[in-house]
Amino acid sequence: MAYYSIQGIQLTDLAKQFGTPLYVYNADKIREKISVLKSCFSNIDLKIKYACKANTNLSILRLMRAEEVEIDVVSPQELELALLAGYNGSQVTFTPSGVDFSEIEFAVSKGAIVNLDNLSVLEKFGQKYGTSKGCLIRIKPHIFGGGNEKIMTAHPESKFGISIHQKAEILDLVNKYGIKIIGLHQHTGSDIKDGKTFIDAAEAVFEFAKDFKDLEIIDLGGGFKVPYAPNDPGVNMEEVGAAMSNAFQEFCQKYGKKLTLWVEPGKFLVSESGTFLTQATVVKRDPVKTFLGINSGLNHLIRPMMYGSYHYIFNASNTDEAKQEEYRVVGNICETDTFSFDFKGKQNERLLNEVKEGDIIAMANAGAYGFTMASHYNSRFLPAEVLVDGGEARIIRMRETMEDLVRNQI
Ligand SMILES: Cc1ncc(COP(=O)(O)O)c(C=O)c1O
Ligand SMILES: N[C@@H](CCCC[NH3+])C(=O)O
Repeated sequence: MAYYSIQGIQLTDLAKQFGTPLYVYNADKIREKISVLKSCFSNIDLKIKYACKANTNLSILRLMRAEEVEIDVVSPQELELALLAGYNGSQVTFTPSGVDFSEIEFAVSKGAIVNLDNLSVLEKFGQKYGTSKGCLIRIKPHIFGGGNEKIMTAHPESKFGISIHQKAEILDLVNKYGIKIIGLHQHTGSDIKDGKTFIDAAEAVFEFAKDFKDLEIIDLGGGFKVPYAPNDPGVNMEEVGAAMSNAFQEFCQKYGKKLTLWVEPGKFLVSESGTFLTQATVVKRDPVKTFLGINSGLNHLIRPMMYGSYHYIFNASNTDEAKQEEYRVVGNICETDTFSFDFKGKQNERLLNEVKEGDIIAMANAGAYGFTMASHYNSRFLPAEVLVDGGEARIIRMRETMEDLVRNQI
């Protein structure tokens, strides 16, 4: 699974030219994933709404737009970024979680379609807009799905969405204010490969939809799993897409109208496009184990420490597989800061081609929830970002300086 170049450009050359830590994205990979996704759904009206929390770099958003992928945002700032990238308001869905009503008003003022996730905000929407604006509502279907507990969003105890058991309350508000519910939405969780979970969630929404007469859209969220390791199966997109398309067609027939199906993938579109490049700072041969220290940490890629997630790690400076060693790959942050986890979420050692201090250590599958979840912890700069497109690498986010760290401090 190790790869040493992207579109013919050596990873080590990218590290030399742009420095490390560095996020590198392969534009072709994103286009390929978009086209796979489109081809897996058939005979239905499909709209892809990229869940941009996965990666909000403007160049990535512009690429999505050029490929006719619309966008799902979760904050006023993501909405502004979408507009900056050239989207018009009507191509943007605002799917926030428990926000102040002023954020909903802001999104409406920009022409975005809002997706409401609680009864309180639904009532305020009704009071303010009455019959004049349509909206989606996010329901919680009480389904378990997701790669780990922290990224499951549709189970009974999840904070997301309005419980399917509160249909009567929703309908009371809809009737009281004449609210036009144009779509129903659910998102089960992230990292789901099991087709049954997608279908169970879809059926729950279809059943719920019977009592809503103005629907134009069913939004079944994202969550399609990507393979994080050599023998890790991703979602079988072809099978899942076909099953979702069939179920949706049947639903439309029963509902008596052709609706549009929305999906909101984040990871599926951008995860595999990304490689995170770091540099080996120290090889520490401790009596118990060998630590490989790199010039990054949980401040730059938090998924391993936050979820115990597996990222494939390899030595981009050494292609010789004849001599490998086990390393616990650790970051430089003043916390337990480990990059190497096994599939059970336990810290482990990884077999890498022998590492010398100064080598470029790469992590795969870093295009989603990498940079966007990064922080300034320990007052270290954020990584720079590079996009490789048409065989050329170009910087799409500059490396920070001390000025960035002190800009707003008094
Ligand atoms: C509402 C919503 N839609 C879409 C996504 C994208 O999920 P993923 O990146 O797993 O496709 C998320 C993130 O979990 C989400 O909360
Ligand atoms: N941030 C999560 C996925 C999305 C969660 C947001 N609801 C991850 O890196 O796996």
